[in-house]
Amino acid sequence: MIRFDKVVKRYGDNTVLRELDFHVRPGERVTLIGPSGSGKTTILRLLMTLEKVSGGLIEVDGECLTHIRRGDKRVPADEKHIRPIRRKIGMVFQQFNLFPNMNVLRNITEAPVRALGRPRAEAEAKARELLDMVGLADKALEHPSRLSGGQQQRVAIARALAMEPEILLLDEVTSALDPELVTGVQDLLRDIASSSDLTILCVTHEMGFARDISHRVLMFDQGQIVEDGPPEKIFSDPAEQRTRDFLQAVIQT
Ligand SMILES: Nc1ncnc2c1ncn2[C@@H]1O[C@H](COP(=O)(O)OP(=O)(O)OP(=O)(O)O)[C@@H](O)[C@H]1O
Repeated sequence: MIRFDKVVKRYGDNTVLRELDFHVRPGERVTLIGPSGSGKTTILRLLMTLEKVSGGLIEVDGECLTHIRRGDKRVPADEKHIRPIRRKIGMVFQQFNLFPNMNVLRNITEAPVRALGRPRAEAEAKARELLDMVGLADKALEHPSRLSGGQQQRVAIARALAMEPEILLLDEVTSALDPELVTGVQDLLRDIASSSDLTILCVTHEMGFARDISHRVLMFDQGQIVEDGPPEKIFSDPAEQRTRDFLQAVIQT
């Protein structure tokens, strides 16, 4: 279970998230939609602890990710507290973020070996299974620069799964791809989603993909949730004018 409790995020005097409350149940797949700048990516970055909250707290499986108790006070959590919680979470980024100086196999095995202490042979066997699953069994020894964008994103997906996360965060994972490569990556993620019990939190501007992959869609505007419901309802019969306007604008682009 992920729980945001009155989360505030500010950058200087720009308040990006305003006392945001929501939760995601284990195994649930939730897509965040909304206009550019509404704070969707910020939510994923807070969960990865790439950013710190300005107010409120975040819990993962009942453990506070953002704070620890010291006496009767709550103080910001330190790295030692955060690490085991963050290990439950994997993220795939828009720009792949592969290590350019390592081959594909090494990209996938580095974190399991270093962070989880897996023996290298075991990590490599698992990486090869994952490469097979993402359709890149023959690319293990290539460097990322020799792969297409779609192939690099498949490696990034394999790399995230190699850490055996319970929660997978997907941040606009197809928006940096050439159009002809989008469907293949989306199909892969649909298969992963439907054949696993991963909790998925996804940010996307691809409404067809959002409809297919999600149990629930959250519509954001100006750092708040303006609509929350199943994809059939949000995409076919939204309750809010802001959602209708957003969907209309997305369809036209
Ligand atoms: N590191 C940062 N420093 C300052 N402002 C930031 C930073 N990161 C994000 N912001 C601001 O926070 C706001 C929300 O950004 P965020 O990326 O979360 O929006 P988004 O809904 O994901 O947008 P998009 O759909 O364009 O990706 C924007 O106004 C952005 O300029």
